[in-house]
Amino acid sequence: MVERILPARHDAPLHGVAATRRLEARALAAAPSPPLMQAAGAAVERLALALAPHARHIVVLAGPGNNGGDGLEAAARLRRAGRPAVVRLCGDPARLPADAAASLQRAREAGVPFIEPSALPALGAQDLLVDALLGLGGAARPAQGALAEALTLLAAQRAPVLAVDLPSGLDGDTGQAALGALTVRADHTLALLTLKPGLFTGAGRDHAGTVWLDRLGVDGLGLVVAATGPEGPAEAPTAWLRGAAARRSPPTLPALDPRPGDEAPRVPARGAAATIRRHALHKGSFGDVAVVGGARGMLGAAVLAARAAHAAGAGRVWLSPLDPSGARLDPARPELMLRRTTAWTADTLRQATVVAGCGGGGAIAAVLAGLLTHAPRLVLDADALNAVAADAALRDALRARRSRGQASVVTPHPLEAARLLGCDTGTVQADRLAAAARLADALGCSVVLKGSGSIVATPGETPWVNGSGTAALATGGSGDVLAGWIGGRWSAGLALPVPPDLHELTAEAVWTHADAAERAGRPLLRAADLVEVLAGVGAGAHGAANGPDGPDGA
Ligand SMILES: NC(=O)C1=CN([C@@H]2O[C@H](COP(=O)(O)OP(=O)(O)OC[C@H]3O[C@@H](n4cnc5c(N)ncnc54)[C@H](OP(=O)(O)O)[C@@H]3O)[C@@H](O)[C@H]2O)[C@@H](O)CC1
Ligand SMILES: Nc1ncnc2c1ncn2[C@@H]1O[C@H](COP(=O)(O)OP(=O)(O)O)[C@@H](O)[C@H]1O
Ligand SMILES: [K+]
Repeated sequence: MVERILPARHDAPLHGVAATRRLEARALAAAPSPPLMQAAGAAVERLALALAPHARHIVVLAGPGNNGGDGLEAAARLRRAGRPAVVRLCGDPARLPADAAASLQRAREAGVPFIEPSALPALGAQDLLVDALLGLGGAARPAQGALAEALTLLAAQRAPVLAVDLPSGLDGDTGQAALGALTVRADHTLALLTLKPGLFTGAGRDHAGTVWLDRLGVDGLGLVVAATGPEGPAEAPTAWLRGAAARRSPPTLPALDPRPGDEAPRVPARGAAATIRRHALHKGSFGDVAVVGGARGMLGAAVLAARAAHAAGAGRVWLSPLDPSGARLDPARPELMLRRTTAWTADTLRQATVVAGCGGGGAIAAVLAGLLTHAPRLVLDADALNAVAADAALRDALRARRSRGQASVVTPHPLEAARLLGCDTGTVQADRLAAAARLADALGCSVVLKGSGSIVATPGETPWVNGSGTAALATGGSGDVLAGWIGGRWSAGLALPVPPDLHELTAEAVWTHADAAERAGRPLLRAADLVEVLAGVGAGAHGAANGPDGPDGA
């Protein structure tokens, strides 16, 4: 079955290239029928017909490997169904892998025309280009010859593009556009067998368009998501795609034939679905958040964080500006309590969830050591992260918190992550999952690596790739809102009968923050407006941004 994945309505396991290759080998060994490539061709045919039912031309660009084989198989099937499919083959027919060679034979038998680029028909909006040039085997070396010609031609066309498995040139593990400007920008991508992390982070979303998935009938083997099926334990996901919180149970197929001693399915636990604001609770039940930031000229960042923490359902929010001449009141939100850190009581630090660094400037460094030592729950953002990056003693203090049972979340954007890792932004963006995991391990805390497809990594946990959000968030202050929102969700979550663990609550907060922006439906959402949209989510059930459930079928 072909199902639509984005917008992400539910969590889904993501498998990188190596995990997918292992899965493929196991599926082939289990000999599902029909063979995988025929199932892949059928899936491409089905989606192509759904997307372009009135196409006058369906042009399949087929590459030199098995991705090309999928395209050839689809062309054969489309032609047999009387559809106007033609193929441009960019590879030596004599050197195709065995399955692709068999699909080439079937395409020839079906009467598929093989065309030269000069014979390419003029394509319109109702037509379809199928990108079956490179998939999992695409390598980051300059494309040449017929392949380069096809990629250039594809980039110049106006017709919608359906990419098979991956947009050609997109790295399935990292979401890097490995072929630069020639990396295909698809309108739709049909992932086969597995969803690859690279479709959802870095440049992935811009290149993949709408993502669809067909598992090619291997679901029943229990290789993808069940803990144990007839073919043994499932292939552990490389990461999870974070989807809507509406679906409470993870996408687990029941183990078909559980054996004695089998472990329970290894899937991320979701927070309890309990309504957070039960009748007999009071403001003290929802915890306190203290926001420390807002150095001279940057008070707004701290105000945004404090407002977001309050919108998230924290019982009381203190705003502690670092600018001594700073405001004493947020007139739009008088419920925020402005109190310098020097006026904190011992209880403030013992009980509050502290959000530090938003607009903190250089002044945050002076208070950071105390916060790192005493705050039981700490969210570090922006200048707090820069201070930690610049000072080995602060880094050690952050790392030491975990062994004392003090939990921390850091929320770097790629440049802040690069400073913390001692590398450049390009290195972080080249492999966002790896960079976030490295940082989580180095600092012993949960990491939110922000940007398109934010990564949430925690030591010992399978990372999340956030499935919500758009560039409507690419505006000053939305990161401050996120830091406050995480702090507020953390604090309010303490009122739940079973508070979610740090990895889960961080992923939930990241998802709801970006989903709110997406649902606002504006091309750009200013940060203070984002807080107001979030306020409609924060006070209800934890993770209550419930979209409609269930996948769309095609
Ligand atoms: N695995 C699965 O689960 C399933 C896989 N299936 C399908 O198979 C696909 C994987 O097939 P694949 O392994 O044959 O790799 P593919 O992407 O066709 O590319 C390899 C060819 O491209 C060439 N090449 C690479 N980069 C290049 C460059 N920059 N410039 C020029 N040439 C370049 C490379 O040359 P080489 O590096 O070997 O010299 C080789 O000839 C997968 O994505 C899915 O569509 C489904 O059918 C069933 C389930
Ligand atoms: N193109 C995008 N797609 C999805 N989310 C984005 C995009 N651009 C920014 N964001 C989100 O917006 C927030 C921006 O944070 P940050 O860069 O720290 O901004 P600021 O420092 O101005 O508050 C992060 O949550 C980030 O993930
Ligand atoms: K492709």
